[in-house]
Amino acid sequence: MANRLKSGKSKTPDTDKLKPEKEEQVTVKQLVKDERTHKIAGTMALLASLFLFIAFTSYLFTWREDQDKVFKGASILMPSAGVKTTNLLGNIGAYISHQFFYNGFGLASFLFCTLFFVMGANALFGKKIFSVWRNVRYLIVGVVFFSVACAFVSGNSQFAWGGAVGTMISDWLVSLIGKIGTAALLLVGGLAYVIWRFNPVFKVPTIPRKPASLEEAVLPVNEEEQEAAPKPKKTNKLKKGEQPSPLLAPKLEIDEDLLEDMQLVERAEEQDEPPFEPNTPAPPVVIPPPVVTPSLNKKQEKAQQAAASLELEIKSMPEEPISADEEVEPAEEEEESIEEKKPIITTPYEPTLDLKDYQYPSLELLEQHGSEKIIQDAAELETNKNQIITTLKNYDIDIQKISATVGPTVTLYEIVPAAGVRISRIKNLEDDIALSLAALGIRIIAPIPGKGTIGIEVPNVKKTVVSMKTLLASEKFQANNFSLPVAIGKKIDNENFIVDLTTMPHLLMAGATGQGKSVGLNAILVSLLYKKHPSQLKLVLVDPKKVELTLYRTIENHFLAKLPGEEEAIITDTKKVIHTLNALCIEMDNRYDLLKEAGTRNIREYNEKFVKRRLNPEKGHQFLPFIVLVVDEFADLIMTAGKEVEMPIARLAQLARAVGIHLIIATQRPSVNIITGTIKANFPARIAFKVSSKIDSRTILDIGGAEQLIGKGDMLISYNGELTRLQCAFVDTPEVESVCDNIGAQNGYPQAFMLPEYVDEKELEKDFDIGDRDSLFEDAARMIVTSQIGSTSLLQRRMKLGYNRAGRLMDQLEAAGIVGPSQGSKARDVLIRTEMDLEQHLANFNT
Ligand SMILES: Nc1ncnc2c1ncn2[C@@H]1O[C@H](COP(=O)(O)OP(=O)(O)OP(=O)(O)O)[C@@H](O)[C@H]1O
Repeated sequence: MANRLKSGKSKTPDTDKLKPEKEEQVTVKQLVKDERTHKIAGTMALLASLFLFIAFTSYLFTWREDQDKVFKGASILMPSAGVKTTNLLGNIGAYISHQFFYNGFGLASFLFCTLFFVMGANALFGKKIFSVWRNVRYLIVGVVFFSVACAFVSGNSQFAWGGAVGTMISDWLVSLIGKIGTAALLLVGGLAYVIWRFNPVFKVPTIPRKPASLEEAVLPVNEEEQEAAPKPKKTNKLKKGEQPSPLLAPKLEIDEDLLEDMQLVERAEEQDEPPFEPNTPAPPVVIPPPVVTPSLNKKQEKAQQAAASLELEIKSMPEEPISADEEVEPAEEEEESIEEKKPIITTPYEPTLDLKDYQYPSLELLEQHGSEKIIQDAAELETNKNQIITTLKNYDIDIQKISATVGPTVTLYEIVPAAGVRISRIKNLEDDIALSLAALGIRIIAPIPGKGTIGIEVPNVKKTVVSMKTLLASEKFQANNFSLPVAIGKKIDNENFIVDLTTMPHLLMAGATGQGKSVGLNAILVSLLYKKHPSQLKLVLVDPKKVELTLYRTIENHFLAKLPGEEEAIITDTKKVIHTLNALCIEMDNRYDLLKEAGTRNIREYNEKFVKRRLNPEKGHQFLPFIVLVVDEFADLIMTAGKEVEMPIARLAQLARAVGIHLIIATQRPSVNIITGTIKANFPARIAFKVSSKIDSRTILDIGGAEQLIGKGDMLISYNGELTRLQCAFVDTPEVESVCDNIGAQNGYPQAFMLPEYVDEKELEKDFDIGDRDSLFEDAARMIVTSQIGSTSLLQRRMKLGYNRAGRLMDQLEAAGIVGPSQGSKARDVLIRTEMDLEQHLANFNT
């Protein structure tokens, strides 16, 4: 909440006059807003709830004895009355219970205890644990319903089961619709209340049907079974010549009941039972995906698994379509015939079923760093204000009005200059004013865009740490439907700054060492981990410093992406960074191909179409997770690799947004040779922590100001063309560790998300000699022989290769006599018929 102080409107403000007015305003607000007031009120409400509960319960046993006495009315509460009741809470307890039960609602009065409890708990803990309004709704309906029902059922009992209100309504209903009518109405009302309040699930027992795919059938269905199931190995290579089995499930210990179910289903199928849904994109997790070659990509794995679920009458069918220029007739015909057999499924695809037991990290893992309450010192405000007024007066600048907004680290004093004072004059005097105010970290904004006022930001003596926990618990974070929500910090007016990374769409962060960059990166990553499921997000982490991002290694099998064959998912070596960036470019190109084939313009439309099952996974379509590339020390990379790093980053920044790839680049050295024009042009969203010079600030933000920041997460963000000062959310290393450990301890994918393979073209040129062939030569040969299709684009897609490398591989295969010469747009002839022949052929080469 902004706390504004407004002064009088006199042209030459008299500072003495301002004092009393301000202090009073702050005190009243403080009292209402003070968390201690809330806590005291909360405790009282909880006590009231307990008081009512005890009094009511006691009343159930003592009403007979006390009734005569309480009929005398409130006078029994007077000490002079000399009345002594037997209620556990004395005369007050007896009197209040009598009013609630006898004159009110009977047994339903107990529901009032819940209202006080809910209000008390919310106020005491300072957050919305329960919804008060929802409780009030339930209470009103519940009290009316139960009092009437109790009165109706109890008939003429002496005890006021339904109270005066319940009896009155019940009698009226009986006279209106008779006893049977009232009973029926109450029954329907009771059922409706239970449904409204608890929404129970009504299930009709179903006859077991074959699950959507065989994988679902063999996957452990509950947590215990999952624990019982052996963890899949990380990689799963096949021996030479061995047939790739689409189902590695036999490795799991299958629950016997489940097995029986499966057999039943299979038998049912033999008897022409209704077919199951074959084109369900099979969830690819928990069991390792079938691996044909080490570089086989995820797209193919999914397609294969889907095909496997058909029990492969279609064994020889290629999982991916051949590109238009190299169409192969038989494959298409076969595909059509399969399609005819498929029933259409309408249930939407749910990507999170990949890891259906995945639990999002809880807020308990994060810490509250001190009190979130903004500390405002009225005396400090007054002193600063007077100093601003006096300083401006020294430069002959009169002011009309001054108001203050107290933020977590700085206070913004907004000034309306007197009529006739030109803002440009104040702007020119910016440095002098800052010097006169002689405080570290003063920033002058002349004018504040869109307001016509002048802003002077002065650091607070006592600063408030903004805890990540508060931001993540906020309604704005919890309830938004952003694709990639990131909680960055709090604005000066204490509003939470939470944005969608996809709208940025890339982010450049700079700041001198020790000013909060790493904490900022962690804040962004932690917000993503709190909101995204592992199936929806993959992170590519580049950390040349080798220390900052290593915390995230525990979530490798959930959220990280890496190059095939790499040990470490967090990339620290410059050479590997170049490979990874180029692999991301290939991934981007592949995704564009998929988008094109699907007739969609961006990842959102594509995924929507996929979820609605309008894209066939057997044609290589798959649910596309967002990919976020984080580079922690960009300067190091540019210094060592220059253009080799800059070019793929610029290309990704220009094009990757539509396919769901977003970049976050951080640097300590925001100099022009690091943040070049090309990089800057493609990163409209930029964050500056404190930097050492105005020039650095201009390099990163195109404007000075970042050199005036006060460090410790004080930052400026340029987003959507606006410059905003924020206090970055603080998340400590142990917190990040416990979030990662919590995720890492859960069931994940068998391995990290595989990026496409990238081989340096320059290295390849050396390898062209047949005696020194490509490392994927044998895999490519096997793939071509198995599919009997000599197509370069097939190689490209199935092995996730760039066009040049696939072309060279094809030339090598031709030189090795495995495929025939190029035939223009048609696929090449495959000269070797069976895998056995191929193994022999390869063995001859190797000797
Ligand atoms: N948002 C914040 N709120 C409070 N304190 C912070 C915040 N951000 C950083 N700090 C303080 O500043 C210290 C340095 O922060 P951090 O490690 O993020 O700096 P850095 O810029 O990444 O430094 P380096 O570049 O040397 O790694 C932290 O240990 C913490 O004490």
